[in-house]
Amino acid sequence: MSLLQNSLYVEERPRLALTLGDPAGVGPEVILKALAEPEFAQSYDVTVVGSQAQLTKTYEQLCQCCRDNFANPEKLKILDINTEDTITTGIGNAASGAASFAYMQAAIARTKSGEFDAIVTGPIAKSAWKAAGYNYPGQTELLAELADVTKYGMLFVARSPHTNWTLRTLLATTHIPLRQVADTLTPELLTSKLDLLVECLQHDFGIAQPRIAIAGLNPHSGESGQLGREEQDWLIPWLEKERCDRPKIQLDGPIPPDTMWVKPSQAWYGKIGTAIAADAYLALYHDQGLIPVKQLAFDRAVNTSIGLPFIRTSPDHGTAFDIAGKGIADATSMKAAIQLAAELACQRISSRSFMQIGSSDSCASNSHSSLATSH
Ligand SMILES: NC(=O)C1=CN([C@@H]2O[C@H](COP(=O)(O)OP(=O)(O)OC[C@H]3O[C@@H](n4cnc5c(N)ncnc54)[C@H](O)[C@@H]3O)[C@@H](O)[C@H]2O)C=CC1
Ligand SMILES: NCC(=O)COP(=O)(O)O
Repeated sequence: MSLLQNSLYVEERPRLALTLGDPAGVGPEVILKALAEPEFAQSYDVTVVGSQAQLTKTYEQLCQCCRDNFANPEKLKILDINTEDTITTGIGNAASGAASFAYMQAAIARTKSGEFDAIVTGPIAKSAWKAAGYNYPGQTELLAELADVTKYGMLFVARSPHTNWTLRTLLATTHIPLRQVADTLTPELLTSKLDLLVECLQHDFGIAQPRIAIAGLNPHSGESGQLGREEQDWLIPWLEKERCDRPKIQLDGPIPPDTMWVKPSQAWYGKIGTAIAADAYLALYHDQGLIPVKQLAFDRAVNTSIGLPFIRTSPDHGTAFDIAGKGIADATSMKAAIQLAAELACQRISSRSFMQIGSSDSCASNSHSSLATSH
C-alpha cells in the first residue's frame, strides 16, 4: 500500500514504460519473455512503447521456434508508435534506428508529463541511430538532453545469484575513444560523478555511509609515476581532498585497476564475506568497468541512468542482431532491469509520501528479492 495524493492509502503499482529498443534486435523477444512472468503483470503497471505489429511478428516467430513462455501482445498495454518503415529482423539500419529513437522520444515525453514512474529501455544500436540522422553516443545522452540535466551518470547494478551481494559500478567516462580518456578525466568530472554516486547510494539504495572504491588509470595506478603520472599529478591529491570534504564516506583508492576487481569477484562467488567488498566501484572508463561487470554478470546486470529526474534502467546487453529472431535470447537482464526500475520507483514514491506526512509505506510490493536494498 502506498500513500497517494489527498492523504489516501490506495493500492499502487509502479507505472513502467518499456521501450522496445531496436525492433530488428532482441529487444522485442526479451520483452515478451520478461513479461511472461506472472508476478510482473500483477505487481507492475507496464506499457510497452513500440510497435504492435513488430511485437505480434516476434510473438508469432517465437511461438513457432521455441517452448519458452511469452507474453501475448494482445494482452499487453502497448503504446503503438507507427514509424511506417519495414524492419528486417537481425539488420539494424536507418529504419530500425528511426523507430527506436521515436519510441524513446515518446516514452520520455510521457514520463516527463507524469504518465510513467520509470522507463526501462530495450537495447538500441548507436550506429542505427546515426544512420537515421541522430548522432548520440547512446540512450543516456538523449535521456539527459530531453530531461534537461547536465550532470548524470551510467551505473551498472547486478546482484549475485550466489550471495545476493550487489555489485554497483559507475563509469566516470562512457562512450568516448580510449585515446580521449586521459584528457577527459579531471578532478571536476570525478567530483561530479562522486556527488551523483553518493546521492544515489544514500537515497535510492539506502546506504547512509557508503564505501566507494575508485580505480587508478594506469597499470599499478602509475607505480609512483613510473607507469603514468595521472595518479601522482592529480588523482591522489583529488582523493585526499574528497576524503576531507566527505568525512562520512569511505573512499578507497586509487586502486590498481586490475586488482580492483578481485574483491568484488570474490564477494560475488561467496569466497569472502560481502562486508569486505565496497558498496560501489568507480571505474574511470567504459571497458575498465564493463569488462568485469559483463564477465561476472552479463546475464543479469542492469544499466541505470543516475541524475535524471525519473528512473531509467536497461539490460546491460546490446541489440544482439546475430541472434535476433532465433528465440535464444536470454531475458534475465531485461527482467532484472524491470524489477530494479520498479523497486527504485517504489522507493521514490515512498520517500515522497514520507515527506508529505511522515509515512514510510511502500507501493504495492512484489515478492522478488530486492536489488535496490540488498547491500
Ligand atoms: N542498452 C543498450 O542500448 C546497449 C546497446 N548496445 C549496442 O548493441 C549493439 C551490438 O553491440 P555488441 O557489442 O555486439 O553487444 P551485444 O550485447 O549486442 O552482443 C554481444 C554478444 O552477446 C550476445 N547476447 C547479447 N544479448 C544477449 C541475450 N539477451 N541473450 C543471449 N545472448 C546475448 C550476442 O549474441 C553477442 O554474441 C551496438 O550497436 C551497441 O552499441 C550495446 C550495449 C548496451
Ligand atoms: N555500454 C553501455 C551501453 O552501450 C548503453 O548505453 P546507453 O544506450 O544506455 O546510453
